[in-house]
Amino acid sequence: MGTLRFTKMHGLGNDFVLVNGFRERIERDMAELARRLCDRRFGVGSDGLIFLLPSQVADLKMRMFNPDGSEAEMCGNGIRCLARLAYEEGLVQGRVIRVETLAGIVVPELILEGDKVSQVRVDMGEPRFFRREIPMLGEGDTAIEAPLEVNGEIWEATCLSMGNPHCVIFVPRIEEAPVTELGPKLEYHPLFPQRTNVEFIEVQNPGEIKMRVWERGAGETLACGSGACAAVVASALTGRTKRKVVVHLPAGDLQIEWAANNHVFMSGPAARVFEGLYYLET
Ligand SMILES: N[C@H](CCC[C@H](N)C(=O)O)C(=O)O
Repeated sequence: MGTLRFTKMHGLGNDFVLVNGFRERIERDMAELARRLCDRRFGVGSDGLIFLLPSQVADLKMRMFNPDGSEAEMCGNGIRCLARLAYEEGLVQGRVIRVETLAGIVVPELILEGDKVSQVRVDMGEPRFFRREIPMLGEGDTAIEAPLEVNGEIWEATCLSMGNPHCVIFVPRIEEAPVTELGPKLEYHPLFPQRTNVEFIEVQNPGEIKMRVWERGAGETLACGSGACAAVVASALTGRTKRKVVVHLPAGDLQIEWAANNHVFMSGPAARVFEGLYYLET
């Protein structure tokens, strides 16, 4: 009976199954494994499946798959979990880790309290605004406070890439945000040839926002690290906040800074919950 050892982790309730590809032989199609392992009834259950793999250009490589099997270029909460696990499994020695991703090299730094990882601070790189980089179709080079027509209604959206695509919608009250009604319609909107993540943002003051998120390939999740980065960039770019913002999510906060060097830094926790053995024949 083929088995796969995994570690279950989460970043503010955005949870992941992580597989150490330095130790486990992965002979199955990764997208199919994601669909099965992420299933909350027939599998382990998570918002994503993450592989830690050898890299030719960095300390290690991250591959991240959504529960629907689609592969994402970036995963902010996931890379914090990956960094903690890589350190605790001895795959890396230093606290600053270079991770190869489909979005380029991303650099998490472990913040220790004694010998325990208390937080992870990630240089998430630079935001990209050109439609061709998001990718996004439509008029004009960028989509900043741009009108988006959905079933006859016009929504104002600020769209950008953090390596993965994001569509940010500002709402007056987060509790009333149409996450499950509008989220999937925007995720699959024809203007997004590779679909998109959708962030709903209530700006509380220039230093704090509240966020709910409909994720590409996953649906509504409790948190989205790359989405929080995109939300802060969109908020600052449109004059709603400063560039250093606390993002309030249902299970806690992320500290995001769009720094003067144009890199976006995200700080937050990475919780290690349990280890397990998945039976591949199930
Ligand atoms: N659903 C996302 C990947 C996971 C991103 C999110 N969990 C994060 O923490 O950044 C996408 O398809 O781009």
